[in-house]
Amino acid sequence: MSEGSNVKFSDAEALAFHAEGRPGKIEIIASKPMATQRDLSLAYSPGVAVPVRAIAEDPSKAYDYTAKGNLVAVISNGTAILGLGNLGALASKPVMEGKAVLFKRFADVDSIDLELDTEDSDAFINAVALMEPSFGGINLEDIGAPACFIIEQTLRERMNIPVFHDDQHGTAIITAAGLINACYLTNRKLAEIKVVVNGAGAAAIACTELIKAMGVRGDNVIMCDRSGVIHRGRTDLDQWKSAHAAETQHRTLGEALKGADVFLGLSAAGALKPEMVVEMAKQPIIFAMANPDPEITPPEAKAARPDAIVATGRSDYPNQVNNVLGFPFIFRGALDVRATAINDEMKIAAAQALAELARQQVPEEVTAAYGGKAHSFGVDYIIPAPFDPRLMELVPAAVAQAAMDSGVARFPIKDMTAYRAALRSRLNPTNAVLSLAYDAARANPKRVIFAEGEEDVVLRAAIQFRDGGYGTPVLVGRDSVYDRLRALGVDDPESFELLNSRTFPHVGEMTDYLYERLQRRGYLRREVARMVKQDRNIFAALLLAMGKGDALITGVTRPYGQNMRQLLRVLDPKPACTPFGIHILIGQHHTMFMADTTVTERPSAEQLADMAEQTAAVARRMGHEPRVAFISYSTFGNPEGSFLENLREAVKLLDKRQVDFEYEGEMAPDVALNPAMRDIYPFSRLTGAANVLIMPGLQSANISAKLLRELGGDAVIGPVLVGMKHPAQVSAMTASASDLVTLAVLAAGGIVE
Ligand SMILES: NC(=O)C1=CN([C@@H]2O[C@H](COP(=O)(O)OP(=O)(O)OC[C@H]3O[C@@H](n4cnc5c(N)ncnc54)[C@H](OP(=O)(O)O)[C@@H]3O)[C@@H](O)[C@H]2O)C=CC1
Ligand SMILES: CC(=O)C(=O)O
Ligand SMILES: [Mg+2]
Repeated sequence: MSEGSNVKFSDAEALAFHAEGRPGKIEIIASKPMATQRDLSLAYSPGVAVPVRAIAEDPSKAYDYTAKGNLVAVISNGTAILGLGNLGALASKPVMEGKAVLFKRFADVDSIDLELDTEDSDAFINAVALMEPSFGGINLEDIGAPACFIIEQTLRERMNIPVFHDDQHGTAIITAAGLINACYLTNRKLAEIKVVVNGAGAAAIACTELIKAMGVRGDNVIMCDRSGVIHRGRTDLDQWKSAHAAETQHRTLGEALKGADVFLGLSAAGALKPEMVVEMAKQPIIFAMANPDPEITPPEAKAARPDAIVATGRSDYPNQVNNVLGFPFIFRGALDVRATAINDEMKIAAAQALAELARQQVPEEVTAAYGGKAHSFGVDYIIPAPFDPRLMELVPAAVAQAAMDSGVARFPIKDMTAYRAALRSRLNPTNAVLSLAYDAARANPKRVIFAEGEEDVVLRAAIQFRDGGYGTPVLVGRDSVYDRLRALGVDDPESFELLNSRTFPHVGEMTDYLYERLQRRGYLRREVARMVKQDRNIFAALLLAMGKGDALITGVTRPYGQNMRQLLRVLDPKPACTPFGIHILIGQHHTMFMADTTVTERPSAEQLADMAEQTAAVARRMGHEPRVAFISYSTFGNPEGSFLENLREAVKLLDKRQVDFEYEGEMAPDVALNPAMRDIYPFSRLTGAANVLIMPGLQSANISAKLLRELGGDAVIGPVLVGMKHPAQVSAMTASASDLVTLAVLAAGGIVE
């Protein structure tokens, strides 16, 4: 990967990522139950006939009875795949699947990729136009110029749903937002800047048109293609290029850039040379947006001109000017008002919302993602990051409002405040927090001790952890670990830090330390010395206690309880704290935190109340306002039973402690989670479904967590261990390499502690 980039992976990893499990990146999931004969009769024949007739009578009912209203087709013929060129429809599929998952991930828009095997514009247009009934919108992608201009224009005229060529307008909107802010930071006026656009294709032409419409003067823009400057004397230009032909003596990109304020690259990797950057005006603005590799890398550009503001299309450098900031949110707004088109008013509203958002105070989670470096609007933060949680509220709302104001909304929003609240809760914040935790780890890499360095799954995790740039893995194991690493494809195994208790120089000190702790707990010095040398958990925990690492991960080779007992010989819980385990269950729209799933068989009232407080704190750190339910088979005394007293006592303790979150109990899980059941208990203090479930005992907690992991559709993180003085984590024995990496990232980042 490129110099200075903070995300590293090999080609083999990129292929393995796409091949792993179900090949590709998307699957379709039924949104209704399909369990019984009755379900099938309703979903299909005969029940389905009823909505069929209703839609035939009134086509707008398709939005009520089918997925149309939230479904966008991502359509390409592969003639301009990123900056890789014309590699055909089939080869474009990974990118189109990628766009489809970004729609879902960032804006909860359902999306399907369609690759059409034709370079005949008429055939393409007919195929797309015929699909109008299926979709709420059409996102055209990676179709080369000039065919893309004709295709989009014709489809916009023929279709009554939004048709949006992302490479043109998505890119133009983000570029405009970034340019507004870069000019603001360098005290420039759009009407005065001299701009050189490299590339004269879909993205470049649309960006140029938009910035000219926003006030950049036509005679201050020079566009270049592969043959150099597009000037009035050229006879090889089509109508789209000649509309931007300049009256100029310059013939090459290098000449055009002398004294220029702005470089907009929408061409190909490496097209901008450092010697050209040197010749640009003071504080040059360089947007090198070619993908996957930019026209110039930020380190190269900054080396040539330290005063430059540099942006790329990639997520692994600061200032990502990429249409991913646009299309998910623009379609969200357009779909929500059933817009017939995405017009200029909606595009400008999106660009302004993005530009303004970057200037607002940066929320803590975004600052963390920038490693605490870019606390505010500035040269390394001219545009919001795609995982900024505010995008989902602000951009769709601005787009929907513009659609209503410009008369293309078929289903105007009546209550904008309620709409914005609905947007905020539409995405599960855990996903954003997890991405942020990964980014924060990259920005502030820590040393994580992997106690079971002789296990392949652990070594795969350590490789991912290191290559992902999250930190330095410290492996505990014998020298044979190097052979295992080599067998796993690592060329330079010795570059991993491996600590072997047999040869570690500080074993004597470690033994003294541990003997001091254990001499009055029935251990002889020689037993302690043997433990230090032979037990990897003891040795690893001593490394953590003595500051040789920032966090510790163990768990795949021994049962949970055994790992805990060993760790507790060396490490202390936090003062007045009983450590406990949380399973975090993550669905598309919800996250649930369940505790104690791993340690205390019959927690006391005091322990239950402590757990509630600490689990609520973890929920908050993961972006959720906690609503705690103390779970039982009984709800508010019905039925009565012998084990309920400590749950009730825990509620009273929280009353006394005057905690700042909602809690209630005892209650059965259906009362905690199902709004209809909660209505039966109007005095309950929970204002919504509980998201923190404090279980009455280890039996029910551990069984529930494991059942949910094995049977449920949700992703599960954990168990995560809370309440230790040092960040030590014990994984499930069945943990995968990526489970271990997540635990390492959460532990090192202090999200669970
Ligand atoms: N960051 C982002 O969000 C986005 C980035 N892009 C990137 O922009 C680039 C172009 O995409 P798109 O417009 O869809 O593709 P097109 O195929 O429509 O256009 C490509 C253009 O780039 C020009 N070009 C290629 N190589 C060079 C070079 N070395 N010097 C000057 N011009 C060159 C071509 O010139 P000619 O006309 O002479 O063939 C053509 O005008 C790609 O790298 C793509 O990844 C695109 C969309 C979004
Ligand atoms: C980002 C994008 O759409 C492209 O590079 O084509
Ligand atoms: Mg594209």
